[in-house]
Amino acid sequence: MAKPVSIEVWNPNGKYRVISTKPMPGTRWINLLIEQDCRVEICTEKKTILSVEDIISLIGNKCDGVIGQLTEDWGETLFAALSRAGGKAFSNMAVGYNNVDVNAANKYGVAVGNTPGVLTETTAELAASLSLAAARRIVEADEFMRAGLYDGWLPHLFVGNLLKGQTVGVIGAGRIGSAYARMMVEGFKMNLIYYDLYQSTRLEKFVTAYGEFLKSNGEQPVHWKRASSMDEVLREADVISLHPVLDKTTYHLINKESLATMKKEAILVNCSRGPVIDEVALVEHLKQNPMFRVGLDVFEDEPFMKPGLAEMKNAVIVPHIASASKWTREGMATLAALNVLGKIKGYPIWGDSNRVEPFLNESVRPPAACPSIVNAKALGLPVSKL
Ligand SMILES: NC(=O)c1ccc[n+]([C@@H]2O[C@H](COP(=O)([O-])OP(=O)(O)OC[C@H]3O[C@@H](n4cnc5c(N)ncnc54)[C@H](O)[C@@H]3O)[C@@H](O)[C@H]2O)c1
Ligand SMILES: O=C(O)[C@H](O)CO
Repeated sequence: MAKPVSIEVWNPNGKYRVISTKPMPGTRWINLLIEQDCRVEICTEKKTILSVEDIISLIGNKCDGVIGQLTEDWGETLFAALSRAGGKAFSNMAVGYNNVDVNAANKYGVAVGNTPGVLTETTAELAASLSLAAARRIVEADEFMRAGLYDGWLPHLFVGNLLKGQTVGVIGAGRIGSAYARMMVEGFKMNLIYYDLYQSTRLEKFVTAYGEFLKSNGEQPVHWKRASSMDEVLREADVISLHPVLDKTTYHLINKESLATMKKEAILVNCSRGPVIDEVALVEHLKQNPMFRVGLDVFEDEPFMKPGLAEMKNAVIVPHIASASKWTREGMATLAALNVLGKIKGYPIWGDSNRVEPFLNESVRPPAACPSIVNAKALGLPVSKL
């Protein structure tokens, strides 16, 4: 028998029981659910990562939908429990859903939501910050100051890499990868090389237009190239940022062999998912190549790091905070809640999950649609005409 978990209840007499496995930022998401006759139960357990047993206990005997987190293991056991409790809706409060077994959700007819778009720029901004922090050794220099070691300007003190005119490499040029590429090209006048399964015509057009603008101002233009293999990016780029989804094709995409093809002074940034990098191989590479630097937001065995990583001066490491701006996190909570609410109410699916702004405008009612359901097709859910 699982231990009961502590909860906070809003609108106790609501008809539909919706659970959030964590308190989420803002109150709009709660109000939107309450206005539509939901009883909202928020898990207030102190422990960060809930176990499958904790979540089964939260679901109980009657539950219409759950808003969950990327730290939870949403597989066969949980979807079966949700289905037994009458639930037909689950949403991750995240765009990535590698913690969800979508086939299991399909089997029980549960819709799986995610939160694209609202976190694109925020996440790209952190990838740009990590690129800069690694290139200019900001964390090392900060530690040096705080340790009282600064005793005057020196020609060799914390010399790093100039980004202007160098090449930025993007692996996975989807929403976030493209936003990051634009920031690095426009902000630092870097050339772009990218690798994705699909061509990013909008990104290419952006770089071409910016290059022409620079040229018309008498400046060196920037260029783009779509690589035919990931290795081409690794060989040619000075800063490489990883933005693919995590799946079988991207697990350990960066490993001992691929690290060896990168420039000795390259910078590698990861704001996608930890297992995209073989972290043991990375630690060894950082040890052998002190001029090689990394900026990491995600780790292979979160919340843990592989032995040795924390000691590496050439690594900048932050705890999975890439989407952590107030506007974005409140927006993610709203989208997740509307995914669950929309399925409960029988709303259709929003036609373009890359264009979620109408759901985020606080001064108007959100459209009567589910913002983003990843298994909509498999479940045969209708698409909104709005
Ligand atoms: N660190 C964070 O807090 C944070 C925040 C947001 C998203 N993410 C991660 O970033 C990922 C990307 O988010 P997005 O909104 O840009 O998604 P997206 O679907 O728009 O982009 C992913 C891109 O990866 C490409 N891709 C897939 N397999 C590939 C492969 N084998 N090689 C090269 N490219 C491949 C796809 O074609 C797509 O263009 C999410 O799935 C999530 O895991 C992390
Ligand atoms: O996938 C996501 O959305 C992130 O990892 C958290 O924002």
